[in-house]
Amino acid sequence: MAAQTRAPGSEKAKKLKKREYDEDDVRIRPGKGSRPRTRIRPAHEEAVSGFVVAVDRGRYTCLIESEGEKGRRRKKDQLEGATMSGRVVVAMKARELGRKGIVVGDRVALVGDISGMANTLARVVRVEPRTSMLRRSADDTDNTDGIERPVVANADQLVIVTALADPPPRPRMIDRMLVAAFDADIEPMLCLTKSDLASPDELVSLYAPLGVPYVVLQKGATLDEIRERLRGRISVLVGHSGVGKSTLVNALVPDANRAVSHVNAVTGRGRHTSSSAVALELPDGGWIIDTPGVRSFGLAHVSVETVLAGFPDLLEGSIQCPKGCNHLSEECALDAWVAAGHADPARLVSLRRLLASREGTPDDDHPVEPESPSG
Ligand SMILES: Nc1nc2c(ncn2[C@@H]2O[C@H](COP(=O)(O)OP(=O)(O)OP(=O)(O)O)[C@@H](O)[C@H]2O)c(=O)[nH]1
Ligand SMILES: [Zn+2]
Repeated sequence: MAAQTRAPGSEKAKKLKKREYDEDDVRIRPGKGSRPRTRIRPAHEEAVSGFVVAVDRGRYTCLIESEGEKGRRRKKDQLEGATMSGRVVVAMKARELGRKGIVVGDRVALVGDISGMANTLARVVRVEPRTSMLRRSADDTDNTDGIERPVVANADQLVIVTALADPPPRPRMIDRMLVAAFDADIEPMLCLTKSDLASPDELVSLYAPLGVPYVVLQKGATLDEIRERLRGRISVLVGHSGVGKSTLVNALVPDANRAVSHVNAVTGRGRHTSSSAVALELPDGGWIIDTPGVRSFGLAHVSVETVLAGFPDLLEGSIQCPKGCNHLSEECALDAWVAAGHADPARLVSLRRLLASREGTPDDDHPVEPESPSG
């Protein structure tokens, strides 16, 4: 997959809008004209469109959406359309797609046996252009294999789930996730859980000024606000073990466990699926994509510029930096900027740790991947 955007000083990559240098993107048919008349694949006009809800070892679990419902689900459709009410079809990748990756959140064209009956297998013949791609590197300094690993396609929101206590919040991890969101062209949102155990004030005062939206939650309290923010959108949930992500997912999607085991039953692959991303349809419309096996994002594939863009409060200060500044050396202008009171010193520390980590210095907020799924 796209390995060319290795971080340091990739001038070319940074000039382009992220989604344009995604070589996984097929840009043959922009828009959603209903009659693709491309010379390239006239054979697949009869294909139906599906939404990839789970991926497991070469099997793609897709939901075939009802006619006329291409984009987001409208509220009205929902009422009768409960979770996973569409037809669930398991598919394999058509040979013509070659090594092209298909990930959860992809919209695909399906042919072949789309009955969804047991032991049938459809074929994915096309992956529609993506609106976003959340990626990670296995490590910050990983340069051994494909480097970038696409995680989820087409998400429009990254929900960073952080407990206010037990486990204690880790701002540097939040910063890392914010960079990943920025890199992916996805709006970040903070979801602060366990507010019965500690006050959100400190974290809120750190991140609200950056324009990062947030919700504060505690078990058993109302979910109205977060429901509103998730409605009609595709949101990826990330968070460390124990922050209350499962508690939240189960509260938002009362059917979550059933939906996941349904996916597992269809793929016939047992609980393995629970270690990769699964898209769950929200009762009010929209999707949440739970990522149990993904707890951190290595950022080797992200340029220095993109990392800095994830720190909007420091960005302005970097204008004074010498050209090509790595923001780690003495001539970096950010020290003076922070010393002059323009930004919180902790933010510069966080930025530097992240940048240093990409240069090979271990970052204790960046656990080695993959973590084994637990509890
Ligand atoms: N005090 C308090 N505890 C909570 C709250 N939400 C969840 N918990 C508890 O925190 C623990 C972890 O919650 P989970 O929902 O399993 O957390 P998780 O993030 O899914 O963790 P993994 O399952 O390990 O991935 C459980 O014991 C929950 O009961 C909350 O709002 N307040
Ligand atoms: Zn600098």
